[in-house]
Amino acid sequence: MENLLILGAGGHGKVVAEAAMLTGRWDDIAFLDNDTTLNRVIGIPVIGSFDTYLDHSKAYSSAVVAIGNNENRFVWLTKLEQAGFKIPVIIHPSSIVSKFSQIESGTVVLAGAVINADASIAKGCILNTSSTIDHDCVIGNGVHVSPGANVSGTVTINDFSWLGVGASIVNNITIGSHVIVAAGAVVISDIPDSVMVAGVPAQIKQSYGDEL
Ligand SMILES: CC(=O)SCCNC(=O)CCNC(=O)[C@H](O)C(C)(C)COP(=O)(O)OP(=O)(O)OC[C@H]1O[C@@H](n2cnc3c(N)ncnc32)[C@H](O)[C@@H]1OP(=O)(O)O
Repeated sequence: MENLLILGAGGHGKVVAEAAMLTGRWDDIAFLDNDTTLNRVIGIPVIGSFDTYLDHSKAYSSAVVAIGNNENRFVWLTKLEQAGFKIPVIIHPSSIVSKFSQIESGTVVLAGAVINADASIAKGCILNTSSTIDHDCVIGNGVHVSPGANVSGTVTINDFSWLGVGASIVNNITIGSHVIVAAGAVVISDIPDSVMVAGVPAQIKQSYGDEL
């Protein structure tokens, strides 16, 4: 058995940690977090701040990042990878993942999520509680699909986009990079990069230009 370091002991971190425990794959799990007041979270020790990650590379061969912000999560995932940590995929045992799908390192698939055949999920994504990714979807790096969001077949979602809770995406469309799809939105047409869309049907509410 191997040991697992989880960067981030907040709400998302504890959900990721529980999923990891339930896999039975790791016998020692620890958190790093920048909140120095944290000692234990759901019984798991917090053994240092993020910057101490190199100090733990001998004791912990594997590491994942449990930070909600898509870009930060990816920055830390890259640092861990470059430091030689193994970056696993964590799949909650109560999710349903097609054996014909592909999932890259650092992605977490949480309880009740469904990933169907020929879906391809890149690095460092969050497929949150009861979200669905249907057949032939292509999901880029660092994407977060929030709880209960449904992505229909043959949808492309580019890097670092975030689907809010309960969002729905119809089939055969492309969502750009750094897009925010608001909670409950229904997306029925392609969405360009770096915008926030909301409503039914979803319309552009904000453009981020060079901010991102
Ligand atoms: C396990 C977990 O907890 S995972 C986390 C899950 N969390 C979520 O899914 C949260 C999703 N967040 C949202 O939907 C937010 O509303 C965001 C991020 C899209 C927008 O937040 P902000 O940038 O603060 O936007 P703001 O509140 O200023 O709204 C901007 C405009 O969009 C509209 N808007 C924002 N969200 C929505 C929405 N969900 N549906 C419809 N319209 C919306 C606002 O009414 C406003 O419209 P107006 O300009 O016509 O008045």
